[in-house]
Amino acid sequence: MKLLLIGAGNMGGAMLQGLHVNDITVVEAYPPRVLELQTLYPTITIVSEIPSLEGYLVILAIKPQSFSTLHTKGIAEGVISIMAGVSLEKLKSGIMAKHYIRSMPNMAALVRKSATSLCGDVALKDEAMEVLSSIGRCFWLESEKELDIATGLAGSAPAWIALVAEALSDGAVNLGMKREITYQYIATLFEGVGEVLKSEHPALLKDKVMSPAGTTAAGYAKLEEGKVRDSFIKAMEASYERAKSFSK
Ligand SMILES: NC(=O)C1=CN([C@@H]2O[C@H](COP(=O)(O)OP(=O)(O)OC[C@H]3O[C@@H](n4cnc5c(N)ncnc54)[C@H](OP(=O)(O)O)[C@@H]3O)[C@@H](O)[C@H]2O)C=CC1
Ligand SMILES: O=C(O)[C@@H]1CCC=N1
Repeated sequence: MKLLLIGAGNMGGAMLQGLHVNDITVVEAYPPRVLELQTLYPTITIVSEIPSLEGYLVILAIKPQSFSTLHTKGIAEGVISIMAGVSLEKLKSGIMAKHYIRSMPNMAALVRKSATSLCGDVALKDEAMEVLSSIGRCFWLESEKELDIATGLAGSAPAWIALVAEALSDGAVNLGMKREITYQYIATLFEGVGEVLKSEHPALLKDKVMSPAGTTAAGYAKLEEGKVRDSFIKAMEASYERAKSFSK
């Protein structure tokens, strides 16, 4: 099926890394971004006005705040919305389609390693999973509640993990290491630990690293003192509440 990507900013643009192999038309409103995209993807049709939706599988990648001003014509074959928090009910009132899916990709789509959540009409499930597999791994969820939780867990978490990366770097720089080399370590570190976590329980990995009266335990106590675990739990909660507020 031919795809129509509406909105190719940070996230829609990142998704294009995988989606560009399809028959895809891109609608982008911000003129400087159109020029950038034309350079990056010279063979893709990029337009500034939304065409009739007839015959398209639409991927809606505009901000939730822009949704109320969206005007479309025709009935799409399907809509996959990546807008945080915008419920299926609200989606149905703003854009016409035969089937609807909500999805939550993440910025790792830039390297086709997104952890992408989906929920909605089962009739569109296989096609949506196939299309979004081009940007990484897909997780089908049974409810919008889970999708709103996954918005923090996978959609927002790249920013939180980037904060952890920057903080680790700051700590090493504070002790005298050169900034650039710390970022190279951290990228290798995250890749390696991510690979290990595919088969190892996080608590068991932690126990294997932490020696009695060792360096890890010394640092771990400081992280607990700083309420890092509590902060992440609260970050997830705040993200979930914000997502839900977009459909009120
Ligand atoms: N950023 C992320 O990591 C993630 C974002 N998301 C979701 O993705 C969506 C987009 O976020 P993000 O990419 O960060 O936002 P951006 O603002 O970077 O991108 C949205 C783009 O869509 C354009 N746009 C707005 N209205 C229209 C329209 N009617 N037709 C065509 N283009 C339009 C905007 O142009 P202009 O600026 O001129 O309005 C902008 O360039 C959000 O709903 C967000 O919740 C989901 C997962 C992760
Ligand atoms: O911050 C946001 O609202 C969007 C959704 C998930 C990541 N970015």
